[in-house]
Amino acid sequence: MYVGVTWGTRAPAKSTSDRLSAGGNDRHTSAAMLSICARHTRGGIYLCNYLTTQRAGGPAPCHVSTSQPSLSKGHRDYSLPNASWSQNLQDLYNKYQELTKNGDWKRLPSYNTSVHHREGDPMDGERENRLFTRNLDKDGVGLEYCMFYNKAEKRMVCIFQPGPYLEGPPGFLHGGCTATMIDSTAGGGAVCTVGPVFTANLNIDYRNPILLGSTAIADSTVEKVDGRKVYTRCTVRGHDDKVVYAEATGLFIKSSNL
Ligand SMILES: CCCCCCCCCCCCCCCC(=O)SCCNC(=O)CCNC(=O)[C@H](O)C(C)(C)COP(=O)(O)OP(=O)(O)OC[C@H]1O[C@@H](n2cnc3c(N)ncnc32)[C@H](O)[C@@H]1OP(=O)(O)O
Repeated sequence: MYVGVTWGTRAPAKSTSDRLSAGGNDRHTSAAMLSICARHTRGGIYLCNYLTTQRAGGPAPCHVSTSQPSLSKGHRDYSLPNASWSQNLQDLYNKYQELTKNGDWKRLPSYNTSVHHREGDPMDGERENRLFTRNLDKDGVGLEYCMFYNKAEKRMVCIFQPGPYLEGPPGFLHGGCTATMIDSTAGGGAVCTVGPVFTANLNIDYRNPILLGSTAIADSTVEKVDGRKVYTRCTVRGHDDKVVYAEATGLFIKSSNL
């Protein structure tokens, strides 16, 4: 399976995110993000690669390619920093980017559509479908995130910043969105380990609420592969590891239908 690429050396946007995180306090970022977002609206549909899967019957394990299949079409890689990123998110990104240098970790590119980016599928023009986690046109109002995969550890880390459009309890992230990030991170780790999967079971203990605009890390490991069944464990914690937001286990089933 082709997974993605690690191209993209665009310099991190600093100025706005620095302003956003002035004082280094994520708690003040969500309100600021609203105004920032108004200035960074991006219209149009980005037709991009995100997750590519192999056809039924193909071998399972994926690899991270260093080719650049989508650049020629101008597809945007959403895993790269933008002006809505807080300093904490940017710092975590820099930290994991540094870890990619010895090859143990790979940054996964992220696009806003998925299906027609299976390797071998024709790039058949614009589609209305969008990846659930990338369905908003404004930077910062939804999910800002970037995933890094460590093959040896079968571990997927997703650094993320939930924006103001994801509110559940006043000021805090909706639990369904936390579940989405757990599902995507653990599912992504499962995909990178065995190939295409469906989520079969997800159990989540919510420990602490996540403030909108804050920076968090979902950290998932594949604990066991038993035939088609992939067992994962995921923890969501704050950017500085001081608070645990959620703990989860997930069962993913390898599928030949994706
Ligand atoms: C490329 C990398 C880049 C990454 C970049 C970022 C990542 C980007 C995101 C991508 C990561 C995806 C993240 C979103 C993932 C979704 O959102 S998936 C959508 C939500 N899930 C679904 O819709 C699945 C719905 N369920 C189904 O389709 C089917 O029930 C399933 C899960 C495919 C299983 O059906 P099946 O293939 O017929 O398998 P079945 O024979 O029933 O069960 C197989 C085995 O699993 C067991 N099992 C099945 N279900 C369960 C269960 N709920 N509990 C316990 N055991 C179970 C069975 O007992 C059986 O065990 P054994 O008898 O073999 O011991």
